[in-house]
Amino acid sequence: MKHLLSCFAFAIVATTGATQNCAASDYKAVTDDRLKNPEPANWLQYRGNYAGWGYSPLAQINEKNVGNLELAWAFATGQVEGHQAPPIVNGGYMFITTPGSQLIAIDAKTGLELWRYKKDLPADMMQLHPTNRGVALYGDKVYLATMDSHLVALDAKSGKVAWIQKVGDAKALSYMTLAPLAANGKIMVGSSGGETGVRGFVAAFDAQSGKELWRTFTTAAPGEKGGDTWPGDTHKNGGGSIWITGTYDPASNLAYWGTGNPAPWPTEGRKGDNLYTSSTIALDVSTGALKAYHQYTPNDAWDWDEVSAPLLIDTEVKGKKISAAVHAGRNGYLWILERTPNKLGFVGAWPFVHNNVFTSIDPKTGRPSYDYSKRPGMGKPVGFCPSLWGGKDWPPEAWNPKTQLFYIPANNNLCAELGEAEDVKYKKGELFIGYPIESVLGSLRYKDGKKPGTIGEIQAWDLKTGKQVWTHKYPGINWGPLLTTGGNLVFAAGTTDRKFRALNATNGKVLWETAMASASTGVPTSFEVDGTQYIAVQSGWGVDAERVQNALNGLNDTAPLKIPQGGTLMVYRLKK
Ligand SMILES: O=C(O)c1cc(C(=O)O)c2c(n1)C(=O)C(=O)c1cc(C(=O)O)[nH]c1-2
Ligand SMILES: [Ca+2]
Repeated sequence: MKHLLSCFAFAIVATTGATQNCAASDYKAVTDDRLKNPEPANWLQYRGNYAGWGYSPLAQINEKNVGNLELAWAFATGQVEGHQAPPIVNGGYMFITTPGSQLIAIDAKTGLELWRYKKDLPADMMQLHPTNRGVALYGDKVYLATMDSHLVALDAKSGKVAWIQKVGDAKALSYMTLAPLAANGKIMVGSSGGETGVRGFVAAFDAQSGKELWRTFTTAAPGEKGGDTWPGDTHKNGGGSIWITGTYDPASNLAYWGTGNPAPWPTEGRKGDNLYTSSTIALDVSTGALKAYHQYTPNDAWDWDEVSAPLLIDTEVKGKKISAAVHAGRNGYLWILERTPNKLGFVGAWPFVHNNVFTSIDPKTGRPSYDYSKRPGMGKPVGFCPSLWGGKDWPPEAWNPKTQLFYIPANNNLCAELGEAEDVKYKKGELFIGYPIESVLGSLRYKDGKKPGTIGEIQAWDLKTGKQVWTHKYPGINWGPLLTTGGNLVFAAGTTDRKFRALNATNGKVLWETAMASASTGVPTSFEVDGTQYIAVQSGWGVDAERVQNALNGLNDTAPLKIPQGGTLMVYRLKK
């Protein structure tokens, strides 16, 4: 009935000039096969494929004609704050999410709204990171992880709720911002809460019924492997949250997830490595069993969440062919690990921004040694680089199998100074950071104390040699997730001038740029409908990109930048 109604609505629109009628009426079920071998025309999951590449093979838009891109249509979401979700496309159906846990289904060709779901949220809920990073598609359903820690399954065609499952305790400020991961009949999610003392986990739910199948915590309890890296009960509120979608290797049935910072930030009360925080973990999707891990920053004191899941890439590194897990760390190093069924073996690490905390990296294990004078905590104010927000925060990297280059959205020349830590005690529903929030937000510093010529960068790396091939630099910050395509292009927003750009993927030259409705930290995607390739991205400035820019405004003696607020989905195609 709902479907008939929406066709009827389209028919009325058609008489007023819009061409779309019921083109979006067939919904093709999203099978495991389709997720494993995604058709180039669709963008079925967070990064386009299970390996996390952020790569579209489509090449109708390419380095020769990208200068002819124009807006096909735009769509105002009616929401403010950070619009980070990728437009996910299956046939004529597009799905976006917005801050405030709204899910909107849109006709991918015309931009007409098909249906909208709004999760009822507790009115008094503190949303520390007001964003949502998108949906998972599986079967005939679409899945949303909400700010109040519920997983919602809806019929993709009608928007009718199939089931809602409680995942975490919203009263304890467990909140979800990630796009779920769908594989093998399961929908997997994790919760944010590294700054509110939530014990991190990945949980899997039956895609059909919503029944919880397993839950694996990211902080090890006494008696478990790694349990001796936490004193007493500290693992119980130890953070290690999961707030970015994992990657998945169907051959081994392992999902790779990045874990967040340990809580609270000062290390004095949690001596030890604090496994498995600030790590990549490999979980068996059937059982949730932890099969392998690599910890990037043991006993992290810097809020260097390593939540971006590693990209799964078969490549040659240092003359040897390996199945690699590649991760550009918040700690400012590019990490290459070798994936085997029971191990994530260290292969190499290279700094991609200035880091003055690590004094060396063990060539066998990859374990960093620290300059402890750069470790904040009890006692005196401490400065360190990169800043709390790292060399790269959450905006995802990309891999292009044609150029064989690995792309990183980075911020260089930014450092931080944290004052003396507080002796914080865990209290349910309160911040559990260890520093007053004002001192966190005011911690940003320029490297060497003066405004640098450039901060944001897009870097292209050759994994075979561990060398940077090109770098495109911006005067201000870069908070732009990357899309790379078969047309030899890299697409990225992320700068405060509201620009969305296309760069030549081989040499980094900017080939096209346009100003959007707001500045954007959206994840761009590409898809094709009726023979036309589109590039889609949400604009809508907010969350930590905005906070970092506000902190820079405080350091600069120039007038603060004014960035218009409000979410708008922007969709581009070549001029006809
Ligand atoms: O520890 C956590 O649970 C957690 C969650 C989130 C989030 O869910 O977005 C962020 C962070 N930490 C964080 O440290 C951070 O820098 C950050 C930036 C953003 C953003 O959306 O721009 N979210 C988050
Ligand atoms: Ca964090």
